[in-house]
Parts: sequence; structure tokens; C-alpha cells
Amino acid sequence: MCLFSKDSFGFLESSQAFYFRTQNGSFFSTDGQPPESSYLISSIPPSLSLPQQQLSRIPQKPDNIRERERERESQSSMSDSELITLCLLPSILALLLVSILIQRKHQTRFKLNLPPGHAGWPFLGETIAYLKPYSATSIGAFMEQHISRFGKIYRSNLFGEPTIVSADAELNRFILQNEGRLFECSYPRSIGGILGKWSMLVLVGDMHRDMRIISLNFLSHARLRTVLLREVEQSTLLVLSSWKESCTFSAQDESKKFTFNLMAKHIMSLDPGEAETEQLKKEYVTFMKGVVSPPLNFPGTAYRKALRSRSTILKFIERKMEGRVRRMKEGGGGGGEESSREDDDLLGWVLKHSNLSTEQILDLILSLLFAGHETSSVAIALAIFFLQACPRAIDQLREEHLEIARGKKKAGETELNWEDYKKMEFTQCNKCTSNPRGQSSQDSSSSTCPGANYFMPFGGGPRLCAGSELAKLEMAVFIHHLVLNFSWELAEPDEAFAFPFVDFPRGLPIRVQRHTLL
Ligand code: HEM
Repeated sequence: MCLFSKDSFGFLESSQAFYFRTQNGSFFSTDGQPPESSYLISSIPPSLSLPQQQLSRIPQKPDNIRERERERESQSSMSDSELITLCLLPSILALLLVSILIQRKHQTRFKLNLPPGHAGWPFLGETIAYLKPYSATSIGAFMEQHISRFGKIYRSNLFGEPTIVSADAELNRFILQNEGRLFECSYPRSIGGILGKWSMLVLVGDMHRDMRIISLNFLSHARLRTVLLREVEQSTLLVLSSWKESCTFSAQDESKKFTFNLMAKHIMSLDPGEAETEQLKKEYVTFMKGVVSPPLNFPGTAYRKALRSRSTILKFIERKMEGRVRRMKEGGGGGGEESSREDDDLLGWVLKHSNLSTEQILDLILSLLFAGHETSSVAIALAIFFLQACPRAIDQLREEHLEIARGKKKAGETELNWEDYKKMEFTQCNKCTSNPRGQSSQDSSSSTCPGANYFMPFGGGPRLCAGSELAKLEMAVFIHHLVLNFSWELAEPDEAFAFPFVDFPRGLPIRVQRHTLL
């Protein structure tokens, strides 16, 4: 959601609150205020009666029984259910009417300034259609239809909020670059409720800046060189060493294991494979599905499940935090390898060096663990998927990594160092393999290609992904060991879908062959 200043676009006066959703999922509001409470009134189910086919399926009572009942009813006073219906129905209808009127009034107020589009159902708007899964190598039917009908910038109602959707790369870039000046970021309340009010993704202003500094410090260039490169390589080797030749397994699960283990270790010193680490990973899968789901807090919905997972995850982090504080009080951790590891993780750092409250630390850890593993695991799964369809790119990658591996063998070294990483030039270009049009990796590898300026996988401006350098390092190191040690193929056809979080419905089943190239 964003402020469209009249000077730049002519849609809105800058004093008006205006909500805007960019394609990468972030929402902006013009004034940083939550949407008007009037929009909440419309949280009434759209249908209060059963559809006709369902009515006809309800078993009918025999006529004589009905006769008798009718007699009894006419003698007795009104039943409870009738009373409730009589009292509630007018109120519900009135609420529905008010909600529609308010929406209409709002639309009329902004009519002259808004781009074309429509608001859909009260409260839910067009959320259900927007969230309908589509192939991740396309923009999806919802976007296609809306763009062809209304253009690249259109009005809608998503996640219970009035929204302007922009599929215009130039405008999206402009908005991202001007966040905090012309625009202010905000997520719909439903998403904020899951991520937490202290999550960096949701915070604005000074508090966002402070949290960002902590994250950037934790993901700094110096740490990447001295600590993270080694940890990334160890986590890669741990995952790849478990791959067996004759088996079919889910490459998506493996990439998730790799990125989650890495972040869990770096954030809270959790060990891979431990029961608690596995449990936490499972909770995050449920959590993730709810972050981008309709905000329906009913039993069984993805949203409700995600809220439950959020509280389980928070309890877990809080237990870890209490243990850590206790150990710190008992004597600075007592020395030893474990305590020095704990000193070096994010939890240890914020406890010692920041004055954040417990609630703030919990949301920071929860959202960093989320931001830090979900996206990069998808990127790695996409690379595995696209590369197997592009043998030329694999050959070229292998050449690059063999060169590095030969150099290391000659120097008698085993672990990758920063200079090795810097030599992975073609690999860096191939990160574009996850391009949305499904081009081969070589088609999209040039940074001079038209539109490269608008390729913004890590967002932009003051909210540019804090972990972009770590993500690139993870992908490069993983690809290094992958192409040097394995050939792979799809065991069953699978395809990336946007739900809108990207997922392979069959888990990207692959079969691998091990080889030794050196
Ligand atoms: C391929 C992998 C990744 C992609 C595509 C990606 C993408 C993004 C994008 C688009 C944003 C901006 C969200 C917004 O505008 O609100 C973002 C923010 C962020 N990402 Fe990443 N990310 C990746 C990996 C990581 C990793 C490994 C970390 C490590 C912890 C990380 C941490 C963050 C954080 C902390 C933010 C919030 C920045 C802020 O609000 O100032 N990301 N990421």
C-alpha cells in the first residue's frame, strides 16, 4: 500500500490514506494508520442461507407429522430458535447493509482518484481468487485477467483491506526506493497478527531501523567471511552426505533442511537432527502456510493453524531464552564450547547487547528464522528444478567449480574460502534460474539484459533484504558441492506452484547419481 502523491501520479491527494500491495507481497499505506475500523464491520459471512441444491437434499418430513407440528406450533408461543432468528436476522442484515454502504461511500469518496478495479465481496474482497494456486512460471490467472481488464495498476480488496495492486515494475521500484519518504510500509492486520507487531517486516520508522541494524550486524560481511561461509559449507555437506543413489527423495525437503538447520544454529545454537529442531521446523511449515492465507480465524483454517503454530514457536523460543538467561546469571555460561557458541548466536547477542523487551526479542527471532530459511530454500529447490532441464548450464557450472576444486587440491586445502567464493562468477549469474518466465538459466544470466534493473528478488530501498548476501552465499556453496558430486533427474514430473508462497506439490522428487570428478 502506498501513497500516490498527486504530483507524481495524479491518482490521489497526498493527504489521503491509500493502501497498496506490491507484487513481492509487501503492503504500504499512505499514512501509517491502520485501515479504518469500518472495514471490520464487513466480517459477516457472505451467505446466510443454504444454496438451493443443498436445500433440496434435506430430508422432508411426512405430511401427517408436518400437520401435527403445525397445529402444535400455532397453539404454542414462538420457539427459542425463531425468537433468535427474529432478533438476529434484522441486525445481521442491517450490519451487512451498513458494511456495503460504507464500502460504497468509501469507493465514491475516492472514485475520481482510484485506478480501475473492484472490491469483490465484503470483507473477503477478492482474496480467495487472488490466493488460488497457479504455476510459478506464470503470473497466474487472477493477475492476467485483472491486468488485461484494468491495466497493470488496479484496485482490489485483499486480506480484508482495500488494496491497489501494482504489476508495474517501474512503479514497484519507485515505491520500494521511496519507502519512509513518500510511502510507508504496512501489512494487512491479519498478516501482522501472525508475524507479530515487533516483527521487522511489520515495523516502521525508528523501531524498524533499530531492529534492522541488529539484523545487519548479525549478517554482516565480516561474519559472512569469518563464520557463516564455514557454517554454510558444513550444513551443505551434512545434507548432501545423506543422499543415497538408488532412492527417490524430496529435493524441496532437503533444501528446507539445509536452510533451516543453518539458521536455527546461527540464531539459537540448535543442533541439526535433534528432536526439538525437527519439531520447530514442522511448526514453521504450518506457520508459513498461514502467513499468506485468507484471514479466516475458524477451526481448521490455515490461518487459525498458523496462529497456533506462532504461539508454539514463541513458547519454544521463550524457553530457550529463559535457559540462556539462567546460564548467563549462573556465571557467564561456564566457558566451554557450547557457551562460546551460544555467545556467538543471535539470541546471545540480543540478550547481552540490546535493551529489547522479551516480547520484542521473541518476534525478532521468530521472524528472522522465518525470513532466513523459507525464501532461500525455495530458491535452491528452484535451481535444482531448472538446472536439471538445462544440461548446458550444468556443464558450464561444473567447469567453473572444477577449476576451483582443482586449485584447492593443488594448495592442499579442503574448506572453501572467500576467494573461492568470489571466483563463482557464472554461478552468481545463474541465481536468476528462478526467473518467473521459465527461461533457461543461460538466457537470464546477463546483468545487462533489458529489465535487469527491475529484477528485484530481494526487494529494494530501506527494506532491501537484510540476508541477501547470505542467501547468495548459501546458493553458491550448495551448487558448488551439488554439481561436483551429483547428477540428478526428476523422479516424477513436478512443477513449482505459487500458493502464493512457492511450493512443489510433490515435493520435487529427484533421483541422484554420485560421481567423483577429481
Ligand atoms: C533467496 C533468498 C531470499 C529472498 C528472495 C529474500 C527476499 C526478501 C525480500 C523481497 C524482502 C523485502 C520484504 C519487504 O519489502 O517487506 C526481504 C526482507 C528481509 N529478508 Fe530476505 N530474502 C531471502 C533470504 C533471506 C535470508 C537468508 C535472510 C537471513 C536472515 C533474510 C532476512 C531478511 C530480513 C531480516 C528482511 C527484512 C528487512 C527489513 O525490513 O529491513 N532474507 N527478503
